[in-house]
Parts: sequence; structure tokens; C-alpha cells
Amino acid sequence: MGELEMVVDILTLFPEMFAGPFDASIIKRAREKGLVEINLINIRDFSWNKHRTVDDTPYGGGVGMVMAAGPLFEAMDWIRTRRGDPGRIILLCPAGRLFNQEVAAELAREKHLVLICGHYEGIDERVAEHLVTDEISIGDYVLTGGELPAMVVVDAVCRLIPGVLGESASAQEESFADGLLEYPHYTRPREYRGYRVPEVLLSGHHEKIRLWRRRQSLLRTLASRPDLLARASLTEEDRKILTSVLEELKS
Ligand SMILES: NC(=O)c1ccc(NCc2ccccc2N2CCOCC2)nc1
Repeated sequence: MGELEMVVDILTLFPEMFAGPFDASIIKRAREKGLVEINLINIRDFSWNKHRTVDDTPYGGGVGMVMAAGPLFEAMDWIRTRRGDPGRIILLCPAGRLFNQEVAAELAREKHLVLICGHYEGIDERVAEHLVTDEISIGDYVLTGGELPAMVVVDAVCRLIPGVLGESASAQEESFADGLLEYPHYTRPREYRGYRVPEVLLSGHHEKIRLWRRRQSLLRTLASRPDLLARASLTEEDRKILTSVLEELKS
């Protein structure tokens, strides 16, 4: 059993949505290794009435329902009594800070995260104003609730927790963490339906293979995500490779 690195409390109306993703692959392993504890908390358990409703009509009129603040504040009180103050209380919402690898790394340093999954037309503003520390969006699209974004955030953050990925995988992750896109991967057979594996990868020449892979990462990043290239930490060798690539493009 590893030492508990992180506790994630997820406030949701649909705990059953998380069964699949959190009982499989790396999140399952992280939980089994005792590195990450994930608690699903049903917001309805903090409803103010016997019908277990947690939404109400909007002040000022309008269509749809609004998620009430009370049950969320009381769920947070309960979390605080059991576990103390969380490092972050994150609301997944379309207006939030755009989630990316950098944000994942920032959250991975916390010991205790609370994720709030909203529904309905929106959430009583007093939650965002007085309860939440961070609003995070996984991209510019509207979803029915915050559950899928919560799964994305938990997956990306869990991978960065020491010990969750095997040694090799985390080393491989390192290469991606330098901000470039991945180089192409190949496995058996050497030729499939006439499509061959690049010769250099069959050569066993490790230095050539390292250079070829780095060149592929740089080429791919230049081609499809030049914005990442601008931000990446490039070595002198990288610059030489890029210069030769640009020379070739000119010729
Ligand atoms: N991009 C994202 O990370 C993302 C996250 C959540 C989300 N929806 C849940 C939600 C949560 C909070 C406030 C409003 C809402 N919405 C309720 C449904 O109507 C739209 C607004 N959608 C997209």
C-alpha cells in the first residue's frame, strides 16, 4: 500500500456516473494502491426537504431551475468536519479557467480536492462567490452536468501523482510534459498490409532513434500546435533540429 497522496471529494447528483471510469485502469490502480482516495458524495443527502430536491425556481423568473446553495454549503460543512479544510473547492463550469496540463500539475500538488458537479440551468451564484476557490472548464462546450469534466480532471491529475503510473510510464509521461506532442509509436508486425515501420526504429541504433523521435515530436508540434512550440522548453539540440527542418521546408 502506498502512502495516501490525495483525497478527492466529489459532490454530485449522479454518483453512479462515476462507477465505470473510476473502477477501471489507472484510477482504479491508484485507489487500490492507496495513493488516492475518491469519495462520491450525493448532494441530495443534504437536501432541505423530504423530497430530496436540491433545485428551485430562479428569482427574477425565467425558464429552468437553479441549483440551490444550501445543500452545497452543508455538504462542504460535512466534509470539513470529517477531513478539515480542502486545499481547493473546484466548480466545474463552462465559465471556468481552461483546464490543461499545467492546471493538472498545479492541482496534483494539493492533498485534498473537492469537485462540485453542477446541473440544471446553473448554480446559485453564492456558491461561486462564497464557497468555491476555483472555477475550471474542460473546454468551450456546454455539457449537461459537471460530472464528465470532473472525470477528466481526476484522470489527468491522478496520472501526475507519484507512484500512480509505473516507473516507465511516468518517464514516458515526462517526455510529453516538456510541452511537445508525442512522437509516433509502432509495434509488431514490421509490415502490415504493406505499411512498414520506419527503418530507423528497427536499427537498434539508440542515439539515432532518440534523435528521430525528438525530430518527430518537434515536426508534429510545429505542424499542428505551433503555440505549444512557442511555450516549450527547447534545448540547443532542439533548435538545431528545427533549423534543419525549416531549411528542408525551404528547399
Ligand atoms: N466545459 C465545461 O467544463 C462544462 C462544465 C459544466 C457544464 N455544465 C454543468 C454546469 C455547471 C455549472 C454551471 C452551469 C452548468 N451548466 C448546466 C447546463 O447548462 C449549461 C451550464 N458544462 C460544461
